[in-house]
Amino acid sequence: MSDQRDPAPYDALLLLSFGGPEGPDDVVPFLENVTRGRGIPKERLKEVGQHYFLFGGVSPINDQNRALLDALRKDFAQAGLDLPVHWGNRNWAPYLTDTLREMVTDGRRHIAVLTTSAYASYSGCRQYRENLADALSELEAEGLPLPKVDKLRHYFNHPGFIEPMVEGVLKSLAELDESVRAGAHLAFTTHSIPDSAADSSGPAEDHGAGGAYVKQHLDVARLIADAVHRETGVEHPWELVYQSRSGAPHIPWLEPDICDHLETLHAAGVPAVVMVPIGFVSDHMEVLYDLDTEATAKAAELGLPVRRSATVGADPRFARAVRDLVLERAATERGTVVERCALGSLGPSHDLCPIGCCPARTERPAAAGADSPYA
Ligand SMILES: CC1=C(CCC(=O)O)c2cc3nc(cc4[nH]c(cc5[nH]c(cc1n2)c(C)c5CCC(=O)O)c(CCC(=O)O)c4C)C(CCC(=O)O)=C3C
Ligand SMILES: [Fe+2]
Repeated sequence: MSDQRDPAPYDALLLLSFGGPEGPDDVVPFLENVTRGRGIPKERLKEVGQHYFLFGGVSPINDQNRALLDALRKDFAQAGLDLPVHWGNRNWAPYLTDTLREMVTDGRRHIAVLTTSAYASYSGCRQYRENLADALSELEAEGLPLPKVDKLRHYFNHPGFIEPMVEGVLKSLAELDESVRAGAHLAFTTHSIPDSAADSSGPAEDHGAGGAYVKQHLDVARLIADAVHRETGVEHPWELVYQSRSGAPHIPWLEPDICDHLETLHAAGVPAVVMVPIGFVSDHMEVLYDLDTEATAKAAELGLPVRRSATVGADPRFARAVRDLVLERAATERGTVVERCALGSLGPSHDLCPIGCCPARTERPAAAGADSPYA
């Protein structure tokens, strides 16, 4: 067993997230950052802008990342792990490049990176690696020393990610009226992505119908459904469904959509549904608008009782899981064999994305993978 407090060779952890607007004036520039070069229809942007304006132009995602930072710092301090934690985003301040510049100026040279996306996919994995490469190239152009950046493995099947969600589903079931509870379905939901992006998600051996993206979500759904069955003695039927689709209508994306799914279940006589947002780490806008506002209104219109269960957010079990992942990877980097915690049938995910993992439509440099142009 390795020293459970030794972060070497790492000298910092970087929390890398999406970012979101913090006021009405931020909304349009934020959406321009998100969609730069990706041909999202103007109609869709106007619609998405409205979602933010409904909440005063403020996405909850930044405060949730601040809460996660606090939880991580607290967990590390309690465990005697001396490792500074920094935060940078892809689409809004604090921007990744600014954070990385500050870290390098402070002398950080080997950085472990945690992204707020638990699964494989271009949007959830490679795009963050491209953002890291872009940031490194900016620092290089400024003549700054380049840190080594290592992205921590996917944590979708880590018990610290699964257990809080199981608890959340149990709580949501308990909130349903007793007369409909036993018959409730669990609708596991995640971000829809184009079929082509799903099929090519993960390492090459996973490519094909749905790819690693769908496989990983199915494993999480099964793990949660099984745990709920064990706790309640009731076998709740479940399905994996999708939300937050964008892009042109003629391009196939993962289906069914959560709102269509609620209609189907209602028509089939299902008495209640718990929506379980396994695709998301916190209650950001995709959860607050697409599930709590839109899908919940659809259910009300149908007269179908629904609850939306909790995301992990800043749960101390998740913070602990992050500590495990850092220490596990640190030990691996030092050449020590360590236990790699994972539930379900897929096992612990790779440390280093292999060449061709979650390919982009247009190839661009990506750091922290086998094809990284950086050391
Ligand atoms: C897989 C996935 C995750 C989960 C993994 C992860 O968490 O990374 C995710 C998260 C998020 N997506 C978010 C917001 C947006 N995503 C968009 C667009 C898109 N997402 C996509 C995929 C994903 N997205 C895709 C294939 C597109 C279209 C093409 C593109 O542009 O890449 C757009 C543009 C308009 C629209 O099309 O909806 C917006 C505004 C926010 C912030 C919420 C907040 O502010 O609280 C978060 C956490
Ligand atoms: Fe998104």
